[in-house]
Amino acid sequence: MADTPALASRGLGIRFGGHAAVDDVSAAFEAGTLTAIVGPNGAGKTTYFNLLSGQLKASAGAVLYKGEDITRLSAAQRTARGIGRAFQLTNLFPRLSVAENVRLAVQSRHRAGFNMLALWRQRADLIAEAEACLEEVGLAARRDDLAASLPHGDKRKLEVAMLMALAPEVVMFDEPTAGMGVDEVPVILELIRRLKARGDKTILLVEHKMDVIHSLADRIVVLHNGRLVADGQPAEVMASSIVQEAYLGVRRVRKEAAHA
Ligand SMILES: Nc1ncnc2c1ncn2[C@@H]1O[C@H](COP(=O)(O)OP(=O)(O)OP(=O)(O)O)[C@@H](O)[C@H]1O
Repeated sequence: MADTPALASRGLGIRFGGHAAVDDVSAAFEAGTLTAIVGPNGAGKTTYFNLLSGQLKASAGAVLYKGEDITRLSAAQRTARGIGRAFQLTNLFPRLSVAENVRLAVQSRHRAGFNMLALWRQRADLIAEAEACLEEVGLAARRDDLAASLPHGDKRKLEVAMLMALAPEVVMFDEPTAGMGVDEVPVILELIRRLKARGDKTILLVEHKMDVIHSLADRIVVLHNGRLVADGQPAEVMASSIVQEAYLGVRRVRKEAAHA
């Protein structure tokens, strides 16, 4: 019998008024793989992520985590189960230091309560865990800086450190390089690459940049008008006529070239 996927959607959908933003999407994400979710603007990628992570409630279908139906769980409950979502900068505490932010995330995972000072003096293991997360993202040297004072790229690294502190099994990145400077992009990609290399995370990535997708993805799922239109190995999916037409607009470009 095949392994139960880490995360799956079955006939998942949501309607906004009369518009089906995500429509009958079934897909399974195997543990230890990185899947890129692609599609044109408005295809439903972010909405699909919101349905998986619980930010939105589905109008139809189900979300399964390790085979268990979690459709009715809140976003917080899903996070506690092991579904982590990166880059919602609202998660940072701007007036706390970099280290304190990560310690809070470690603490929340251990459900250690809020008596922070008493706890932290006794819990060298938790401090070590937080330090390891900071080391992992290359922020150890900035541990005492206020989160608010970090440049944008470092804030994202801090978010990854906090996400790691929660030790999720599924990690979702929604356009991780959007709005980043050219020098920050490789840093974030390297973080994702290292996360993938650990082999124990199931990573979902919404991304527009083709080079990023090619270098990271084991698999590509294509959404178009809310529907899943292709799902498979990157080379096979990118070569399919539906993707060439719907996503890359190759046919149109070729036609334009012919008329030039
Ligand atoms: N809260 C909402 N209320 C009404 N319509 C919405 C809402 N959220 C998304 N939509 C619509 O659902 C569709 C899918 O949007 P979504 O943001 O998921 O697309 P996307 O593939 O992530 O696009 P992009 O690549 O531009 O981020 C769009 O037509 C959008 O206008």
